[in-house]
Amino acid sequence: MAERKPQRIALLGRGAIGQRVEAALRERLAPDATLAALVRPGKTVPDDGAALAVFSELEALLAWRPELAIECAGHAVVAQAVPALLRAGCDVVIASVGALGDAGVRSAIEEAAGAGQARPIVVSGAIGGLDALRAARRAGLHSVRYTGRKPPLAWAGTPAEARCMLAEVRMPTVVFEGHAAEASRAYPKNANVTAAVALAGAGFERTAVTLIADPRVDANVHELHAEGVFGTLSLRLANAPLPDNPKTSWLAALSIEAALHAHFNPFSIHPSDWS
Ligand SMILES: NC(=O)C1=CN([C@@H]2O[C@H](COP(=O)(O)OP(=O)(O)OC[C@H]3O[C@@H](n4cnc5c(N)ncnc54)[C@H](O)[C@@H]3O)[C@@H](O)[C@H]2O)C=CC1
Ligand SMILES: O=C([O-])CC(=O)C(=O)O
Repeated sequence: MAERKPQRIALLGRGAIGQRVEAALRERLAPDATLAALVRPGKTVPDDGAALAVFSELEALLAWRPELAIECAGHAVVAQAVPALLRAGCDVVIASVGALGDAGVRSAIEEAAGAGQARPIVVSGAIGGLDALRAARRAGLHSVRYTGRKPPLAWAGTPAEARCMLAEVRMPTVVFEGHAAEASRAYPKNANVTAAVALAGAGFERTAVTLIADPRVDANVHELHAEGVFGTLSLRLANAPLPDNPKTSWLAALSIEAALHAHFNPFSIHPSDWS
C-alpha cells in the first residue's frame, strides 16, 4: 500500500491532545519521524527522555522546515502560526476549528495554502456525522441545531461563569444560546465542534447552538439535529473526557490520529483496521 510519511512533524501545543498525538506518532503512526513542538513562549518542557526539538518562536520552527504540523494549541495559534506554516509548504492539521469562525482567519489560511501548495486539514474533533451533513447540504438544509452538554466544572474559565455558580449547579443550566459564529468565539476551548458543524453544514450564522452545564452527565455530550431536502439527521455522542483536560473529549485526540492515518495512507483501505 502506498504510504506518504513526512519525516519532520511538528506539534503546535503539547497539552492534553498534543501529548496523546505525540505518543500515537511515536508508537504507531510515524515511529521513524523526527518530532518537534512549538510551545508557549516562556514555557519549559521537562526532559522526559523523548527526542523532541522544542521551539518557542515560530521563526525557529519554520527554520526547522517541518513537512507536517499538528495544531492543538488554541485559536491564537491557528491565526498566527498556521498561515505561515502553510505558506512555507507545510501541511497543517487543525484541531482548534473554532478559529475558522473568523472570516479573516479563514481567508488567510486559504490564501496561504494556495501560495504554499499545502493542505489545511480540518478534523471532525469531538463530533461526528459531518460526512452526512456535508452531503445533505448539497440539496439544501432547512435547519441545523447543535446542543452541547458538559459537567458544570468543564465550563470553568469560560463566560458560563457569569451565568451561574458552576460549583452549585444542580439542574441542567443553559450557559449559551446563539449561533456557531458567536459560540466558537466565546467558547474557544469548548465549542470548536460548532465550527466543524457549521463548516460542514449550513454555515456559521445558520447553525443554532445551545450550550448546557449539566450535572446529570459525566461525559461531554454532543447532539446534532439537521433537517433538509435529504430528510433528517439526529446524532448523539457521549464522549469520555481526556484525563488531563475535562473540557476535551478523548474522541478529539482520536480524530487527529484518524486524520493522520488517512493523510499518511491516502490510497489504501486497511483490513487491519476492521478488526
Ligand atoms: N475540534 C474539537 O473538537 C476540539 C478542539 N480542541 C482544541 O484543541 C486545543 C487543545 O486542546 P487540549 O490539548 O485539550 O488543551 P490543553 O490546554 O491541554 O493544551 C493546550 C496546549 O497549547 C499550548 N499553547 C497555548 N498557546 C500556545 C502558543 N501560543 N504556542 C504554543 N503552544 C501554546 C498550552 O501551553 C498547552 O500546552 C483547544 O484549545 C481547542 O482549541 C479541544 C477539544 C475539542
Ligand atoms: O472536546 C469536546 O467535547 C468539545 C470541545 O471541547 C470543543 O468543541 O472545543
